[in-house]
Amino acid sequence: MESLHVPDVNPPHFTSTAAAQSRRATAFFVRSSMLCSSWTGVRRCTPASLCSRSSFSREVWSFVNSRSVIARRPMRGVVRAEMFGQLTTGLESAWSKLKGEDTLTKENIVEPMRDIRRALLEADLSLRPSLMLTYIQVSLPVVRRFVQAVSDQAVGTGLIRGVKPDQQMVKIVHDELVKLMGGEVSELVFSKSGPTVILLAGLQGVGKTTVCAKLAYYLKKLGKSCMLIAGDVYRPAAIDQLVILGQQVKVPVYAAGTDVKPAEIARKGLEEAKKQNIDVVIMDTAGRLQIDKTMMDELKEVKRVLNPTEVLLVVDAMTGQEAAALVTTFNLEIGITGAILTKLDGDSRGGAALSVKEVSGKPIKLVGRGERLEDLEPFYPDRMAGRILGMGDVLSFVEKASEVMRQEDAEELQKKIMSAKFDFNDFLKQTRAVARMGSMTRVIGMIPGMGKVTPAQVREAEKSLIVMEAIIEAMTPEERELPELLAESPTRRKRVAQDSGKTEQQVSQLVAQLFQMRVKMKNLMGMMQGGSIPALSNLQDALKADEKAPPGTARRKRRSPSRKQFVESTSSRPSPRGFGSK
Ligand SMILES: Nc1nc2c(ncn2[C@@H]2O[C@H](COP(=O)(O)OP(=O)(O)OP(=O)(O)O)[C@@H](O)[C@H]2O)c(=O)[nH]1
Repeated sequence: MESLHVPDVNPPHFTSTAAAQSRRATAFFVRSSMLCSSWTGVRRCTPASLCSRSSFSREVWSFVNSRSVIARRPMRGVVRAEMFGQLTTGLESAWSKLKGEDTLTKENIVEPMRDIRRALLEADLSLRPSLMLTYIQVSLPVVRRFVQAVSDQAVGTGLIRGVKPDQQMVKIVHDELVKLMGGEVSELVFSKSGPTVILLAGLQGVGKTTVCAKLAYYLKKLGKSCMLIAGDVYRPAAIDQLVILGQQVKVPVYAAGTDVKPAEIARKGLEEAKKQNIDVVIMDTAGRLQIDKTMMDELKEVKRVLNPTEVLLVVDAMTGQEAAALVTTFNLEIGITGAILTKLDGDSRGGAALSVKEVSGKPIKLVGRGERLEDLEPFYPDRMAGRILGMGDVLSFVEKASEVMRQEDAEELQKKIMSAKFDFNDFLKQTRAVARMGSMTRVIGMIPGMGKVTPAQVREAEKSLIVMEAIIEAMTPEERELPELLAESPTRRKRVAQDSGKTEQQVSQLVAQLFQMRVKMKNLMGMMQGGSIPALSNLQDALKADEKAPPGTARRKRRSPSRKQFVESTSSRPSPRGFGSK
């Protein structure tokens, strides 16, 4: 029964320099932001914030971030497509209660603090109201400590000049959220000699087997060779699942069937990995419906045999703050080094991400945000805090964009954007690249200000994308390259409409949209590259002024003087008003 499943070929490892990443991402970022805003019809893409974060370097980001945390307040009354939707909305109600106040006092923070407490508790409890014990033992103490820390700082800190009390509160909550979630990124530890061994544990169905493959995929990108060991002997399908996943990731899988004890499988698998000079060995183990003694004993035995570098508990984010209790129990029983939180793309309310470190003392090292192999990433407390507060996650966006876009494509796109020659082929390419980054909800959630769209708007956007693709596919290669042909010829538009099964108006709209995008993207790109920061109001005016009716359906708008002036002098814009302005 013992077998080693070796895949045919190894895919090349992905390497990219920071500079290349930045170039690719700049083009991609402008493009995706434009796409998202036009698809959803939501003008919350706050271009000033896009521009002010456009250099994509860590230094600039951290500088801007510290300011933007204060300067940008999430907007109210909008349902979020993001996982933290309810939590974010709850927190916003706290800021809104501080509007009009001149300073933060013990008295005026009482109400907002109550809102914050409620938002944090509801972040997970309304998901499983039956978990009263978890509520009393885990959630309440964590939330109490958090609220106390925020209150102490709110009344203890002097107001920063030019910063309103509600903005200052956002900043305090942001920093406390980062602290609560562990502060720094907790990197995976690699063994200095011999293979690094990662033992995965967890309850049934949390995503262990999937994580094995995702982790191998992730580590291969870091240049490590990997081997998987199939140790889930209670679910034969789990072995087959791992073998198939191993083939997909192109890593060998060691399996010995279901009749051998997991500890024995572990020992032999490790021997095999040593023989093959493998860098990282990842062991899958069986899950149970709940923690029981047999399971723990078996895990302890496997751990003893493997002497792993990392023991990671895979936890489902949907379990809310129960996750923190689980991590604590596993840590006490077998000793773990950290957790992997899966299904963060689901309908969880973020309770697990918030409390694991605080309750168990063990960090979340990685998070799973989808079912695809590439949907595993390091856990960044600061980025997560940004998402919770509705501020997007530019860095994750940049990284994802760099993965799906080739450098040459980015450079070509950049040139086309700058010369306003962006055509339907580029449109299609970009749309597909955005789709490869993950679900629309996820992509939108990463863009500052774009997290605030309703699920209905996301669905609408997805639908209109399908329509757009159908229309573009019905165009001739010439028409794709020269959209002017369509703009000038109603006969061509009619033919495209017929061939794509869409209406002429839809075709006209798409053509008009492409021309609008050319102007907008050129403006945004110019500013992002020039490094100048436009005044938000001017930029929004400019974007609005660009709107024109589809060809042949309405009169053209005249450019307003302010719009004209803006286009001509994009590189000499003043900085935004408010915090940080001179
Ligand atoms: N949406 C989403 N689904 C996930 C994620 N991770 C895993 N899944 C799904 O969760 C289901 C269970 O995953 P498995 O990897 O089989 O879970 P397991 O822990 O190995 O299950 P057992 O072997 O029964 O203990 C599968 O359908 C996965 O595709 C994630 O991050 N997001």
